[in-house]
Amino acid sequence: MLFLLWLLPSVLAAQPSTPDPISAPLRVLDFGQLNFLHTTDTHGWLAGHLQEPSYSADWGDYVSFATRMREKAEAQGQDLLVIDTGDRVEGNGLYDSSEPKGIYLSDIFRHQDIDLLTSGNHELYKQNTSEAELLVTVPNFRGNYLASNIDIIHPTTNELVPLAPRFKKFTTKKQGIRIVAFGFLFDFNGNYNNTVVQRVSSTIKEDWFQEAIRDKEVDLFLVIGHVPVHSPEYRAIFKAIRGIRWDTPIQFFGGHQHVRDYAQYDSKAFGLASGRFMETIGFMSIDGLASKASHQSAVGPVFKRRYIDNNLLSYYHHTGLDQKTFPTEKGLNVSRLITKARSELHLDKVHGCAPRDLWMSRAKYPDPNSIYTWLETEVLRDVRDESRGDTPRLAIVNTGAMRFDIFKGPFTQDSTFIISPFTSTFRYVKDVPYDKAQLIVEVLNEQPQILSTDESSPTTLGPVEQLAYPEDVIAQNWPSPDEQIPMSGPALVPGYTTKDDAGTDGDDTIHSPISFYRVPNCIQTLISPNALETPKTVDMVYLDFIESKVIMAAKFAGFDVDIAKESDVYMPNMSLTNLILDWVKKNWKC
Ligand SMILES: O=c1ccn([C@@H]2O[C@H](COP(=O)(O)O)[C@@H](O)[C@H]2O)c(=O)[nH]1
Ligand SMILES: [Zn+2]
Ligand SMILES: [Zn+2]
Repeated sequence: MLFLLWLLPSVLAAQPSTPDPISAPLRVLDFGQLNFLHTTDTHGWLAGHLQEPSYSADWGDYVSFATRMREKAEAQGQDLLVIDTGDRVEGNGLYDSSEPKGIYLSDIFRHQDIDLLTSGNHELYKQNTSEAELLVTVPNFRGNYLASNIDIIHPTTNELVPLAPRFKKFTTKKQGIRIVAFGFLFDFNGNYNNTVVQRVSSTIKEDWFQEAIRDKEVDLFLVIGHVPVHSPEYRAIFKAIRGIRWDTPIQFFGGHQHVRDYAQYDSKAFGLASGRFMETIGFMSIDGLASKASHQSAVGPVFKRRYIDNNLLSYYHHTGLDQKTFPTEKGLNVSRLITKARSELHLDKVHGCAPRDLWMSRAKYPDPNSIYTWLETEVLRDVRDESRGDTPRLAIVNTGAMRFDIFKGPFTQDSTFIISPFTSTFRYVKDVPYDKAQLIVEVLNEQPQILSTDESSPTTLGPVEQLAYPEDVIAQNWPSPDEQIPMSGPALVPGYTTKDDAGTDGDDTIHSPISFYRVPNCIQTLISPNALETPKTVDMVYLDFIESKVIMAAKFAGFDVDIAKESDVYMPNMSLTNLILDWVKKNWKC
């Protein structure tokens, strides 16, 4: 059933730069015995999207939403569980702009009543981030944080300990559904050396896991993880559980690819991935589970999924409430906390004004509207190290270092971290024959544009970085314009039009489709005093985050220099984030 809501400008006018919203037809949520709300890859976007009305609800609104949804489920004698599958950090001023990073964010995040959560790869890139998980987030969510395959060196005892419990068994409040839950991270190997990520394939051979899946008093296995739902890791977990429990329903929640996705493993096993950056709240319901309350055994359970656009009008619609009845006191307080934090962090401070929108994948590359073309032709021209003077240099940047589009208008302190939050700095190798440097870039760009081996396989070259939209997901989730759902009435708002294993009716809001284009793994800029001549040799400059990939690509390209030994710091302490910020301050006057 569809409902047509007229988005009232007043509802979304809370954010200063929010454009006037237009109409949005909405699908309903079908509740079941057991219901879930799911976030993943929020990357610090707890203030929501200030420039996009479709995703403008903040964490406080989500706190109210979860409360109201729980009330609604429980009033119907049903249960609701709230899940988060990691990558909560890095990617927004609310996290990256504080010193130390994250002090405001963790204090906001903890107010959501989360039943199960786990770690992403971003929680593990740096020692202090994973230690904050161990010392702050795990205790904040006592007993609900799961880490089936992550260990950490405890900063005080120096002992290697599980980051959190490996699994958990519990019974739901209303229906008495007995659940065994796990919390996994994909086969990640880019973590700092204070943590150990055990490969999923070996974790599932461990005694504790084998015992847990042999428990006969289980109505549902719940696997949450920072793992793509279509991935070898989840396939392996599914096979391991199914091998022992041929009939028990299994619900997976995943993430990491920043896409809306839904996987069907068999008729009783499904997986939901709920996008990125607080754009999407995933909803799942399961009906027909064995349960104490209904004294029933499982009867062909029915699984249903929805991707909720994160805005107040979706929230009102799904709870049947309105501007007055929807907010909870706690939710409003969390929104106030966010406003206060943003103000203390000066996130609205304007550094310059973008003359046009610059897109990561909504524009072709190369193109004047592509953020990568802008980087190549303008920003990277400022790559210069004093000590190397005007020595010709080839600057190589992984496209994954860019995280979000730039919208025409004010470029703020928040935008600085939204578009590229990483502290990774530049390194270089001198006297690289120009043709070899070109070959190295070619090799880097020839790597398969998939994610499964990203940062996960030390033995193969693997892709330089993940694409924002990996190829298999593009094929699966991006309907062509002719798959658009025909609607009469007002024009649809452009947005997600997801195609997944259950079809094309997953999005709560019916949007018109947006075109996305592929980008290479790496972009490059040659900076040379003599623009007309190709230099014989260059300083090959790259972000240290991709050094291991550059080393392997150099071997493939037949460049016979020990890069690990010969490379050195270029532009000391200069991150891509700061390079961009300096460029914006100089070039984008308001
Ligand atoms: O220092 C860094 C860290 C990460 N990246 C890029 O991010 C992705 C991983 O991000 P997810 O949110 O986990 O998908 C990684 O593949 C790199 O592309 C980076 O560039 N620099
Ligand atoms: Zn992520
Ligand atoms: Zn991730």
